Amino acid sequence: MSDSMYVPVMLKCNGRLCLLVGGGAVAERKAAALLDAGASVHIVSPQLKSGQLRRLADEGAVRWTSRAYEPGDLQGAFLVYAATDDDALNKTIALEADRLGIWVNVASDGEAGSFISPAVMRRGRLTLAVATSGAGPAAAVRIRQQLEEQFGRDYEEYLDILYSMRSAIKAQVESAETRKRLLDRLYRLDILGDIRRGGYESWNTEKIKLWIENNQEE
Ligand SMILES: C[C@@]1(CC(=O)O)C2=NC(=C\c3[nH]c(c(CCC(=O)O)c3CC(=O)O)Cc3[nH]c(c(CC(=O)O)c3CCC(=O)O)/C=C3\N/C(=C\2)[C@@H](CCC(=O)O)[C@]3(C)CC(=O)O)/[C@H]1CCC(=O)O
Ligand SMILES: NC(=O)c1ccc[n+]([C@@H]2O[C@H](COP(=O)([O-])OP(=O)(O)OC[C@H]3O[C@@H](n4cnc5c(N)ncnc54)[C@H](O)[C@@H]3O)[C@@H](O)[C@H]2O)c1
Repeated sequence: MSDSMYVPVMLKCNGRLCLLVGGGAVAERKAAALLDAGASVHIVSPQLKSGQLRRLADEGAVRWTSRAYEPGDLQGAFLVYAATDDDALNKTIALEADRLGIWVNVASDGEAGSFISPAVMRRGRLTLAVATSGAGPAAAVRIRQQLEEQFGRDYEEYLDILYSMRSAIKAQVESAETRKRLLDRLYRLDILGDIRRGGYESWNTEKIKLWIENNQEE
């Protein structure tokens, strides 16, 4: 067991209340990630130093409480980010969150929180997340940039196709054994290669249904 060993998870934050304490550059980055995921974002900070956060607050995309943090502000939150420039306050928020069983991220001292944010790259349904467990976020950024070159836009279409096919298999086939056989065959199709060669013709519901019917036998 190690202090630097984190368990990676993918959290569904859609519609959930996430609290950001602080309104600077770090809060701006975390807010963008939360809003992309459909979270309901509440910011407590006397000032919004980030212009982007001021715009979001003006538009009503985030709720802003314009004052210093007070104990109890994190009641009801699913996640909390302690992102002020007051290191001692960030740690106090982390202790309070721990007491309430709320996951907390500490921007000024990652190890004081219960989760850290990785550098993220997305291609539609594909998410690649890189974390260095606090060794060097800038290194995580560089690795993310390398992955961006390696994993192109074609993965977006590829995963949408896989999603439709796998959903249809789950809905149409009752036997777990047959489902497994179909999924094995599905993953062996060179859909990604076809997309890259420009030779992929999208499958409609009828074609997917037929493929499922014709590929059930051993
Ligand atoms: C990946 C990313 C995600 C995100 O924030 O969304 C992220 N930091 C990013 C950028 C970045 N942060 C810093 C620099 C300056 C260079 C440098 O210091 O190295 C750069 C580079 C830049 O700006 O390009 C400074 C910094 N960061 C932390 C501390 C305090 C400490 O060391 O504990 C200090 C020193 C502050 C000071 O000195 O005052 C702490 C954390 N930063 C983390 C994540 C977590 C660890 C993740 C991991 O280990 O991989 C952790 C522990 C907590 C957390 O924030 O979750 C995002 C890139 C997003 C992207 O572009 O993809
Ligand atoms: N995790 C990271 O990726 C990362 C990157 C750079 C810096 N940092 C650390 O994170 C901290 C924040 O960085 P930043 O660039 O966003 O700072 P910043 O100075 O731009 O913003 C700090 C914000 O905290 C607010 N604040 C201050 N006291 C508060 C209080 N009592 N209650 C609520 N809000 C309060 C300020 O009004 C301001 O909006 C830095 O001190 C640094 O240690 C972390």
